[in-house]
Amino acid sequence: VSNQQKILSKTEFSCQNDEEFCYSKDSEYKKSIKYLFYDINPVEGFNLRRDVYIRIANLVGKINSESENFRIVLVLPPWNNLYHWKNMQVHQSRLKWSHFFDLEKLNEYIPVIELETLLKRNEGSLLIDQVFYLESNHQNLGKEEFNRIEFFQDCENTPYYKEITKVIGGEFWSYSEQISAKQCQKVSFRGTNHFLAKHLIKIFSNLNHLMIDRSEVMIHEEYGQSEYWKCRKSMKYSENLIQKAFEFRTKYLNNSTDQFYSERNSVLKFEGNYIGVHIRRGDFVKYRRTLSILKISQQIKNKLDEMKLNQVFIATDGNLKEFNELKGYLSEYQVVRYTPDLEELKKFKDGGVSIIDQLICAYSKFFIGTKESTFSLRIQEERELLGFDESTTFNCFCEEEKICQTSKWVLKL
Ligand SMILES: C[C@@H]1O[C@H](OP(=O)(O)OP(=O)(O)OC[C@H]2O[C@@H](n3cnc4c(=O)[nH]c(N)nc43)[C@H](O)[C@@H]2O)[C@@H](O)[C@H](O)[C@@H]1O
Repeated sequence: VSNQQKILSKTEFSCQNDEEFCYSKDSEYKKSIKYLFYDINPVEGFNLRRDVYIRIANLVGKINSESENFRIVLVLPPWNNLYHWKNMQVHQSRLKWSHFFDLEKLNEYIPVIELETLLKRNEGSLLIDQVFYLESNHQNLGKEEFNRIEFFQDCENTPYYKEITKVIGGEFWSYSEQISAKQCQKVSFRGTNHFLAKHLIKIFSNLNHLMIDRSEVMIHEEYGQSEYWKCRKSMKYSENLIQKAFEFRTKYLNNSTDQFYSERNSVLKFEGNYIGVHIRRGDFVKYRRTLSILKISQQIKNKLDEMKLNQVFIATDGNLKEFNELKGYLSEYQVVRYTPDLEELKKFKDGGVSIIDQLICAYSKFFIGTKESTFSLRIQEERELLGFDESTTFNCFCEEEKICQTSKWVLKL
């Protein structure tokens, strides 16, 4: 590491969205701006995508702390009709990140820009220099290569991005008329975000716009460690979602705290007098092992009795029949669910409604989630940021008749 690099890695830079360079506070140093684009396998859900954002953001952080003369701005891909967003009566394509998250807070962790903003600045068109399409299928590799823990290997030169993407549908976030790429390449990849960062630092020195597709193939270097949490903390929800969850808690659950990420240990002042539950149904029933509604209701009942509570908030993607079955088993208790009217649905969209569900669960006195669901994981993280005791957070429904503990991914900042 050169002296210059050491100085620069300790210097804070700030990037304005409409400038060509990022400047240090005293304007002594400047770095040119380059853009990293990314996309994910279209079938992945909202909460897995949020995890992939952290992997990418940590990669950008790593590059920015190590590169001497440029700084990466991450281009936020619009949210387009995700597989689980089933409400057909609302428009759910090309949604901006600011619809769900506080952009200023995201920018505090790494420099980000919405794709639409960048497109407007470039008079409606963009030419990406290079696309890397990560492949996790390593069949073509020899044994020796495969046995290496991490590798990054060009496996095929693919001149037209369309050729790859037509298989999975959708090109360049539905902007294929306005966005194109000079060169696309499939890359056989196995490794972490830091490992990819090492390669990208070199590659970026000759390019300005680079895209990583199928970026979920890249895993975390430090899952659950300090940089993970710093980034997770910067993913604060947008104000109108926080506000709606607050109104709901006040009106239906008698819980009216508006504190957000307060000091740890002050949490008892604002926890709600209810149990929060996430019951993942939908496609999960088909692809994972799930419990019957009867078993779930028994575990909720036992916990309510043990804690001498009578209110439970249910977040679920289950259908009305499943919800009514659950309610039937819990008829002596107050069972609450957030059901948006059409106006709210149009305003918040399916993604916003799911965040409201998550926020209401986050403030509960005790949370029970669904094993292996990233939706439940995001609620657990929120509770960690809010400062709840971990014993009230890392719980899930279990085969063994009673609630059991999940892995504890505790806050490390
Ligand atoms: C089976 C696998 O499951 C993985 O899901 P998993 O980690 O639970 O979590 P997600 O990746 O978020 O995908 C589940 C989606 O289902 C909806 N959903 C689930 N639970 C709720 C809820 O309580 N309230 C509301 N409003 N919506 C809910 C929501 O759109 C959410 O993004 C997927 O990422 C994979 O692609 C695959 O489908």
